Amino acid sequence: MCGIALIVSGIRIDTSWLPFDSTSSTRKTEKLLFSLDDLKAALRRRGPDSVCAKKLLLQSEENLISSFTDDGVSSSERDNADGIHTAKLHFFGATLQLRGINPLVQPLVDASGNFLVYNGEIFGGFDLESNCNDTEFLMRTLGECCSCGSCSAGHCVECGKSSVVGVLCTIKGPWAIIYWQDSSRTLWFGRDGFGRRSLLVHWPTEDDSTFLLSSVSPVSPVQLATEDETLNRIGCFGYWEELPCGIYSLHVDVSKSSGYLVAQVKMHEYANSMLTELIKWDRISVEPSSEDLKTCSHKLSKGQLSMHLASSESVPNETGSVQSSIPGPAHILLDALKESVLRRTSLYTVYQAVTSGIRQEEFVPVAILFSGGLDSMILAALLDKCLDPNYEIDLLNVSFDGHLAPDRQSAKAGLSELRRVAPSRKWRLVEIDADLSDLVFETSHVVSLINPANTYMDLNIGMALWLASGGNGWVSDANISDNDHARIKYKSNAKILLVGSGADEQCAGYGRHRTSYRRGSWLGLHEEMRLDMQRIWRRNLGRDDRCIADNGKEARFPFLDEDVIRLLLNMPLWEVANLDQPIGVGDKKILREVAKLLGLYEAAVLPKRAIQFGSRIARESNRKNFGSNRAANQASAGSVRINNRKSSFC
Ligand SMILES: NC(=O)C[C@H](N)C(=O)O
Repeated sequence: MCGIALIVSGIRIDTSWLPFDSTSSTRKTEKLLFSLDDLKAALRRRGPDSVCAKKLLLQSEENLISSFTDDGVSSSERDNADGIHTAKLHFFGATLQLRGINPLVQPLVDASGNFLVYNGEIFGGFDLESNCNDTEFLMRTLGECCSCGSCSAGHCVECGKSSVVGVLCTIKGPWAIIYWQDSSRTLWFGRDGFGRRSLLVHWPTEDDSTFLLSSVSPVSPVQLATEDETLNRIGCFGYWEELPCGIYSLHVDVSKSSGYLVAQVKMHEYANSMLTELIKWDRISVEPSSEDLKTCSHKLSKGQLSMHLASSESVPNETGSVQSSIPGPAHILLDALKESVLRRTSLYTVYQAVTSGIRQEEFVPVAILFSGGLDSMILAALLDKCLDPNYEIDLLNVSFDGHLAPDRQSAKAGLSELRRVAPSRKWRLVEIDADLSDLVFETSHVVSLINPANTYMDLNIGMALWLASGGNGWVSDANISDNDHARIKYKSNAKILLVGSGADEQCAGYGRHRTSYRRGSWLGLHEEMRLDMQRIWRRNLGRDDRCIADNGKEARFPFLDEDVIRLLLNMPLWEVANLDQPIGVGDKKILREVAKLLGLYEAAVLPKRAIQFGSRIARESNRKNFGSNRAANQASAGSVRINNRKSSFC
């Protein structure tokens, strides 16, 4: 994952056009809460391959704006002298390079003076060669876009060129971007429609005109030093917000009356009807008839069938003519998930494989955040089908209660099942054992990573993800035996991590889905699931991205692939889940069928367990911060804000 940021000063920015409240916490100061070195350090952890910053200066002179890159000699900055006003756009880019064959340093600046910092992956929408770096591709493609500033569709009606909005909406895959289009004097920024990459914003206010964007909230090392200072820092919550998913522009102009540089932030509609449909997340078939429930899994709509037939392999029969067997919904989903895993792991050359000098037999390109539960087992079995058979696969499992944690036990059982279904693959279960009381500094660090999320539940999940993705643990010593006592230290170097996010939201895996079904039947369930999908960026993905990326790793979410989302949404809800059936059967019903198709019969019946409970971090944190599990439950510990209590981790 990369780290990107931008600091804008010297422009009077009007945010009143935004369709949501953009009043960041007001502080009567123009001073940043952190140094630029703090910012760079936080970004570097996300993008360790290269870190660079570039400054763009804009100057107003009689209704004209001139721009130039600051080369460190800023003699030409003459703010307010002779009615000249100067604005600064300070771009930061730290790159975790996973694609291409030549090294890449962000920010990219092209010959036309356009600037780009980008944290994302193009998995579809454009045809990219397997050796092509997607950041470079995007820079070229954006450089060819129309700059008239008034085209709101995918293409400009005047010149026929693609618009910036059009290009961004075409990307299939996760992205967060900051792009300066010099010819139109417009800053573009945004995140993909599901928020699969973090981007935080500090909107300018009347008292604090600075406008900031950053993948992560920086922390100055001194702030970590003492209890009071840590609490102070927690008091800074509210400075950053998750940028609501979307595409924004900020066109810079010179005010006729004052001569100041001014700009309005606008949010743009996605110029892609498929994407708009997905984001609306409307399902056609929500309520089954009793007949539907009887024939469930046998009927497919024409649309689903044609979508599948287009992508599935046709099998010649004995007479040589080509036939397609009619697949059930689970088969279709299985194919789509496999495609999704393939795009995320095997279609594009992994950059480090070419350059980093790691011996090929030691190179592990992909790991899985692994609890041994239904979602991670499906990902593991599919990865086995997509990845070169020579590569080992690391299964990263975190426990705060040694071998007793439920997730550790299911991980071991899962490993045995995977060895059964894929015996020739080398699977490596990485046991990451943690003790919360030893992790004082680390906890403090994760508090800053989850910002602006700020509850104990966020912290527990963030901690578990941060440690798991760090990959620092123990593996069984194959030379001795496969038992608990013969373990050796091991650190996973895989840069790509498959994560099961999005499976519970789309397939009714959460306990609250049962509550909404009880209360509101199928429609109630549908509404709850839609709510989950529409707020996943705010509640989960930004936080998870920041905690995982801090280890210099990139999370990839096969269940949140556009084609997978579309397929699941096109299915009747009763094919996806049936909450009249018991736990472990009707929740995520379709994924359980997928698991069976993959031969994963034990995983197919496992109940859902959230990472904070499965790893037992919630229990440890409850004891530590609330005295006991019981006291924590009484206080609804998960939703308590960290800054509402004097934290004992400080
Ligand atoms: N800019 C980035 O997010 C990294 C780029 N997608 C790469 O793999 O190299």
